[in-house]
Amino acid sequence: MDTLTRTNPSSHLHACDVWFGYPGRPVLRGAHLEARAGEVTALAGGNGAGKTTLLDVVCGVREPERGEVWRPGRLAYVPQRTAVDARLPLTVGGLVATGTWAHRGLLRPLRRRDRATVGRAMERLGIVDLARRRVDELSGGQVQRALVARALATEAPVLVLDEPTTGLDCGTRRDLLAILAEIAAEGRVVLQATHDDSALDASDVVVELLHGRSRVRHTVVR
Ligand SMILES: Nc1ncnc2c1ncn2[C@@H]1O[C@H](COP(=O)(O)OP(=O)(O)OP(=O)(O)O)[C@@H](O)[C@H]1O
Repeated sequence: MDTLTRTNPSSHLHACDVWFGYPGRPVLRGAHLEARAGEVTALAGGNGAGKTTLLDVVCGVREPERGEVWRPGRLAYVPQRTAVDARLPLTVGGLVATGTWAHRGLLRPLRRRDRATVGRAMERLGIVDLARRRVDELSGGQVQRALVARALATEAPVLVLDEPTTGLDCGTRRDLLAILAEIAAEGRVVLQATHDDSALDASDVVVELLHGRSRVRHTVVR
Protein backbone atom coordinates (compact mmCIF):
# COMPACT_ATOMS: atom_id res chain seq x y z
CA MET A 1 0.00 0.00 0.00
CA ASP A 2 1.42 3.41 -0.93
CA THR A 3 -0.55 5.49 1.54
CA LEU A 4 0.07 5.34 5.24
CA THR A 5 -1.37 7.38 8.08
CA ARG A 6 0.03 6.81 11.55
CA THR A 7 -0.17 8.26 14.99
CA ASN A 8 3.22 9.74 15.67
CA PRO A 9 4.84 8.63 18.91
CA SER A 10 6.84 11.90 18.83
CA SER A 11 5.15 15.26 19.18
CA HIS A 12 5.63 16.35 15.56
CA LEU A 13 3.16 16.46 12.71
CA HIS A 14 4.81 15.08 9.63
CA ALA A 15 3.75 14.53 6.02
CA CYS A 16 6.17 12.88 3.63
CA ASP A 17 6.06 12.63 -0.18
CA VAL A 18 2.33 13.37 -0.37
CA TRP A 19 0.58 13.09 -3.75
CA PHE A 20 -3.01 14.18 -4.27
CA GLY A 21 -5.15 15.45 -7.13
CA TYR A 22 -8.78 16.20 -7.91
CA PRO A 23 -10.21 14.52 -11.02
CA GLY A 24 -8.09 15.76 -13.95
CA ARG A 25 -6.16 18.17 -11.71
CA PRO A 26 -2.99 17.02 -9.95
CA VAL A 27 -2.28 19.32 -6.99
CA LEU A 28 0.30 17.80 -4.62
CA ARG A 29 3.30 16.12 -6.22
CA GLY A 30 5.52 14.84 -3.48
CA ALA A 31 4.93 17.51 -0.83
CA HIS A 32 6.69 17.31 2.53
CA LEU A 33 5.70 19.10 5.69
CA GLU A 34 6.96 18.98 9.23
CA ALA A 35 5.42 20.99 12.05
CA ARG A 36 7.09 20.70 15.44
CA ALA A 37 5.68 21.05 18.90
CA GLY A 38 6.63 24.41 20.42
CA GLU A 39 6.76 26.22 17.06
CA VAL A 40 4.34 28.04 14.79
CA THR A 41 4.75 26.66 11.27
CA ALA A 42 3.34 28.57 8.31
CA LEU A 43 2.37 26.97 5.02
CA ALA A 44 2.76 29.62 2.32
CA GLY A 45 2.05 29.62 -1.42
CA GLY A 46 0.04 31.52 -4.00
CA ASN A 47 -3.69 31.15 -4.65
CA GLY A 48 -4.40 27.63 -5.82
CA ALA A 49 -0.97 26.32 -4.75
CA GLY A 50 -2.65 23.55 -2.77
CA LYS A 51 -2.35 24.80 0.82
CA THR A 52 -5.91 23.89 1.84
CA THR A 53 -5.57 20.56 0.03
CA LEU A 54 -2.38 19.73 1.94
CA LEU A 55 -3.98 20.75 5.26
CA ASP A 56 -6.96 18.52 4.41
CA VAL A 57 -4.60 15.59 3.78
CA VAL A 58 -2.60 16.30 6.93
CA CYS A 59 -5.80 16.45 9.00
CA GLY A 60 -7.26 13.29 7.47
CA VAL A 61 -10.11 15.05 5.65
CA ARG A 62 -8.69 13.77 2.34
CA GLU A 63 -6.81 10.54 1.76
CA PRO A 64 -3.54 11.01 -0.16
CA GLU A 65 -2.96 8.93 -3.28
CA ARG A 66 0.56 8.29 -2.06
CA GLY A 67 2.66 9.32 0.88
CA GLU A 68 2.75 9.14 4.62
CA VAL A 69 1.22 11.29 7.34
CA TRP A 70 2.08 11.01 11.05
CA ARG A 71 -0.02 12.83 13.63
CA PRO A 72 0.88 13.25 17.28
CA GLY A 73 -2.54 12.28 18.63
CA ARG A 74 -5.70 14.36 18.33
CA LEU A 75 -5.86 17.39 16.12
CA ALA A 76 -8.15 20.46 15.98
CA TYR A 77 -8.76 21.93 12.52
CA VAL A 78 -10.00 25.50 12.03
CA PRO A 79 -11.12 25.71 8.38
CA GLN A 80 -11.21 28.95 6.40
CA ARG A 81 -13.88 31.14 7.95
CA THR A 82 -15.62 31.43 4.59
CA ALA A 83 -15.95 27.62 4.48
CA VAL A 84 -17.94 27.64 7.72
CA ASP A 85 -21.66 28.23 7.61
CA ALA A 86 -21.98 31.27 9.87
CA ARG A 87 -25.78 30.83 9.92
CA LEU A 88 -25.28 28.23 12.62
CA PRO A 89 -28.28 28.38 15.00
CA LEU A 90 -25.89 28.47 17.97
CA THR A 91 -24.64 30.91 20.54
CA VAL A 92 -20.91 31.58 20.76
CA GLY A 93 -20.81 29.68 24.06
CA GLY A 94 -22.62 26.76 22.41
CA LEU A 95 -20.20 26.73 19.49
CA VAL A 96 -17.12 26.76 21.73
CA ALA A 97 -18.67 24.02 23.89
CA THR A 98 -18.86 21.70 20.86
CA GLY A 99 -15.05 21.60 21.14
CA THR A 100 -15.44 19.47 24.28
CA TRP A 101 -17.43 16.76 22.46
CA ALA A 102 -14.21 14.81 22.00
CA HIS A 103 -13.92 14.43 25.82
CA ARG A 104 -17.52 14.08 26.89
CA GLY A 105 -19.22 12.47 23.89
CA LEU A 106 -21.81 13.92 21.57
CA LEU A 107 -25.00 15.25 23.27
CA ARG A 108 -23.77 14.47 26.80
CA PRO A 109 -24.28 17.45 29.14
CA LEU A 110 -21.34 19.72 29.98
CA ARG A 111 -19.53 18.69 33.15
CA ARG A 112 -17.92 21.24 35.45
CA ARG A 113 -14.53 20.46 33.92
CA ASP A 114 -15.92 21.07 30.39
CA ARG A 115 -17.44 24.40 31.45
CA ALA A 116 -14.08 25.47 32.87
CA THR A 117 -12.34 24.48 29.61
CA VAL A 118 -14.87 26.44 27.54
CA GLY A 119 -14.56 29.46 29.87
CA ARG A 120 -10.76 29.46 29.62
CA ALA A 121 -10.84 29.19 25.82
CA MET A 122 -13.29 32.11 25.53
CA GLU A 123 -11.29 34.19 27.98
CA ARG A 124 -8.11 33.59 26.04
CA LEU A 125 -9.73 34.76 22.82
CA GLY A 126 -11.40 37.72 24.54
CA ILE A 127 -14.95 36.65 23.68
CA VAL A 128 -16.49 36.05 27.11
CA ASP A 129 -18.82 39.01 26.55
CA LEU A 130 -20.06 37.37 23.33
CA ALA A 131 -21.00 34.06 25.00
CA ARG A 132 -24.75 34.53 24.59
CA ARG A 133 -24.64 36.15 21.16
CA ARG A 134 -25.71 34.08 18.16
CA VAL A 135 -22.91 33.17 15.76
CA ASP A 136 -24.91 34.55 12.81
CA GLU A 137 -24.94 38.00 14.45
CA LEU A 138 -21.15 38.29 14.72
CA SER A 139 -18.59 40.15 12.64
CA GLY A 140 -16.08 38.09 10.64
CA GLY A 141 -13.31 38.71 13.19
CA GLN A 142 -15.57 37.65 16.05
CA VAL A 143 -16.51 34.43 14.22
CA GLN A 144 -12.81 33.72 13.67
CA ARG A 145 -12.04 34.15 17.36
CA ALA A 146 -14.97 31.88 18.29
CA LEU A 147 -13.68 29.18 15.90
CA VAL A 148 -10.18 29.34 17.40
CA ALA A 149 -11.68 29.19 20.92
CA ARG A 150 -13.62 26.10 19.88
CA ALA A 151 -10.40 24.50 18.65
CA LEU A 152 -8.68 25.33 21.96
CA ALA A 153 -11.57 23.76 23.88
CA THR A 154 -10.75 20.43 22.23
CA GLU A 155 -7.44 20.47 24.16
CA ALA A 156 -5.85 18.75 21.16
CA PRO A 157 -2.04 18.83 21.02
CA VAL A 158 -2.17 19.95 17.38
CA LEU A 159 -3.90 23.06 16.07
CA VAL A 160 -4.22 23.46 12.29
CA LEU A 161 -5.66 26.70 10.91
CA ASP A 162 -6.49 27.66 7.33
CA GLU A 163 -5.85 31.39 6.75
CA PRO A 164 -6.84 32.40 10.28
CA THR A 165 -5.97 36.10 9.87
CA THR A 166 -7.73 36.74 6.56
CA GLY A 167 -10.13 39.65 6.83
CA LEU A 168 -9.08 40.63 10.36
CA ASP A 169 -8.19 44.20 11.25
CA CYS A 170 -4.62 44.96 12.32
CA GLY A 171 -5.18 44.81 16.08
CA THR A 172 -7.26 41.60 15.98
CA ARG A 173 -4.69 40.00 13.68
CA ARG A 174 -1.83 40.93 16.00
CA ASP A 175 -3.73 39.60 19.05
CA LEU A 176 -4.57 36.32 17.30
CA LEU A 177 -0.96 35.79 16.18
CA ALA A 178 0.23 36.42 19.74
CA ILE A 179 -2.26 33.82 21.02
CA LEU A 180 -1.04 31.27 18.44
CA ALA A 181 2.56 31.88 19.55
CA GLU A 182 1.53 31.35 23.20
CA ILE A 183 -0.27 28.11 22.33
CA ALA A 184 2.83 26.83 20.53
CA ALA A 185 5.04 27.86 23.46
CA GLU A 186 2.93 25.56 25.67
CA GLY A 187 4.34 22.68 23.63
CA ARG A 188 1.60 22.27 21.04
CA VAL A 189 1.97 22.02 17.28
CA VAL A 190 0.53 25.09 15.51
CA LEU A 191 0.30 24.95 11.72
CA GLN A 192 -1.31 27.75 9.71
CA ALA A 193 -1.80 28.16 5.96
CA THR A 194 -1.47 31.83 5.13
CA HIS A 195 -0.79 34.59 2.59
CA ASP A 196 -0.55 37.21 5.26
CA ASP A 197 2.92 38.79 5.65
CA SER A 198 2.38 39.49 9.34
CA ALA A 199 1.43 35.84 9.93
CA LEU A 200 4.51 34.70 8.00
CA ASP A 201 6.71 37.05 10.05
CA ALA A 202 5.19 35.74 13.28
CA SER A 203 5.89 32.09 12.38
CA ASP A 204 9.00 30.17 13.44
CA VAL A 205 9.19 28.17 10.22
CA VAL A 206 7.78 28.97 6.79
CA VAL A 207 7.22 26.12 4.33
CA GLU A 208 6.32 27.17 0.79
CA LEU A 209 4.26 25.13 -1.65
CA LEU A 210 5.20 25.57 -5.28
CA HIS A 211 4.09 23.37 -8.19
CA GLY A 212 2.80 20.76 -5.76
CA ARG A 213 6.11 20.43 -3.93
CA SER A 214 7.25 22.15 -0.78
CA ARG A 215 10.45 23.68 0.50
CA VAL A 216 11.38 25.38 3.73
CA ARG A 217 11.60 29.10 2.94
CA HIS A 218 13.01 30.21 6.22
CA THR A 219 13.36 29.35 9.84
CA VAL A 220 13.27 32.22 12.30
CA VAL A 221 15.66 31.86 15.18
CA ARG A 222 14.25 33.74 18.18
N1 LIG B 1 -13.05 20.23 -4.36
C1 LIG B 1 -12.24 20.51 -5.41
N2 LIG B 1 -12.47 19.93 -6.61
C2 LIG B 1 -11.66 20.19 -7.67
N3 LIG B 1 -10.60 21.02 -7.63
C3 LIG B 1 -10.34 21.62 -6.45
C4 LIG B 1 -11.14 21.40 -5.29
N4 LIG B 1 -10.64 22.13 -4.25
C5 LIG B 1 -9.57 22.79 -4.76
N5 LIG B 1 -9.39 22.48 -6.07
C6 LIG B 1 -8.31 22.97 -6.94
O1 LIG B 1 -7.08 22.49 -6.40
C7 LIG B 1 -6.07 23.51 -6.49
C8 LIG B 1 -5.55 23.80 -5.09
O2 LIG B 1 -6.60 24.39 -4.31
P1 LIG B 1 -6.40 24.78 -2.78
O3 LIG B 1 -7.69 25.31 -2.28
O4 LIG B 1 -5.78 23.65 -2.07
O5 LIG B 1 -5.31 25.96 -2.91
P2 LIG B 1 -4.88 27.08 -1.86
O6 LIG B 1 -3.40 27.19 -1.95
O7 LIG B 1 -5.47 26.78 -0.53
O8 LIG B 1 -5.56 28.36 -2.50
P3 LIG B 1 -6.05 29.75 -1.84
O9 LIG B 1 -4.82 30.45 -1.34
O10 LIG B 1 -6.66 30.46 -3.00
O11 LIG B 1 -7.04 29.42 -0.75
C9 LIG B 1 -6.71 24.70 -7.17
O12 LIG B 1 -6.39 24.63 -8.55
C10 LIG B 1 -8.20 24.47 -6.96
O13 LIG B 1 -8.95 25.02 -8.03
